[in-house]
Amino acid sequence: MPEEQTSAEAAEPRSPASADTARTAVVIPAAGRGVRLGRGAPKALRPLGGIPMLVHAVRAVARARTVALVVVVAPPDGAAAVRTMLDEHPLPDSAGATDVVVVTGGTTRQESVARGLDALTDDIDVVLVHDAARPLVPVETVEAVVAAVRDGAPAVVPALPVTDTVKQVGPPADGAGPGAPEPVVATPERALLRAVQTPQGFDRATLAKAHAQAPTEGEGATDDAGLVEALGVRVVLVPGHEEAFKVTRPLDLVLAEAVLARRRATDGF
Ligand SMILES: Nc1ccn([C@@H]2O[C@H](COP(=O)(O)OP(=O)(O)OP(=O)(O)O)[C@@H](O)[C@H]2O)c(=O)n1
Ligand SMILES: C[C@](O)(CO)[C@H](O)COP(=O)(O)O
Repeated sequence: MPEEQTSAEAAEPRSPASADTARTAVVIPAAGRGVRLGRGAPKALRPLGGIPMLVHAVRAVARARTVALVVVVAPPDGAAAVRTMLDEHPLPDSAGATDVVVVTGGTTRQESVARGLDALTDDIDVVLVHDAARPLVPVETVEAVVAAVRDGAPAVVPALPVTDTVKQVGPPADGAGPGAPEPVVATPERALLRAVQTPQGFDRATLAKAHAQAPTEGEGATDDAGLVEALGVRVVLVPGHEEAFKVTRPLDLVLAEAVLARRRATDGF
């Protein structure tokens, strides 16, 4: 059964790790409500191929042989349900000796990630942050991010070229309601744009400093790399994968079911 740690326990100082016990952890923010997905359970708890989306995400990262710890950041009112579902869907043998810890999240993704970081053991030196909403990320993408961080990059983000032309819009006209025409102010050069995914990988100290210095008002940062960029730290992109898409709206769930069905037909899992 995954341990649950209180925030006090998670904050307790722990014995420093020796260099040869340095390990990789993945924090999985899974505390969102899934408003854009429509009415229902919190998004991470919704079924995908008959298995909770969160379980797919945990398995996807735990398959990476270097991942030693997974910290699941559960909805505040869903921690018990998350622990139960993780018990009911144990990691495959291929996950090796991966530890799983469940903590409770906050009102923003940024706060949830920060709470996940608080649960890391001192022997963790590389941290990935992976959205539970990206349940089908291939293990190769996870391992490529870990490898790039371990090769010395302080911050590594998987990304894909943008396939739609993107427009920057200006502020809405006074009194404009939802759906009102928006003024276009720029069309960024598409060849210089990338759509970023997760898992985003970091040197632990860099990510901890970024969260410690991040403003906490409002909705918070939409991704962790943005917080690291604010430190002036170089962030590099590595190739993402189209199957690492985020399940946000109902049609994304249809696509995810189709991708999973194709995998089960061809790969048997
Ligand atoms: N307070 C929050 C908000 C989001 N997340 C997590 O961050 C990831 C990306 O967020 P998103 O896709 O926006 O999920 P939701 O916030 O649930 O979606 P919505 O904005 O439609 O409610 C998800 O795995 C979500 O569970 C989180 O842990 N804590
Ligand atoms: C972190 C992320 O998945 C990178 O594309 C994205 O920013 C999450 O956005 P969300 O609105 O929290 O889903």
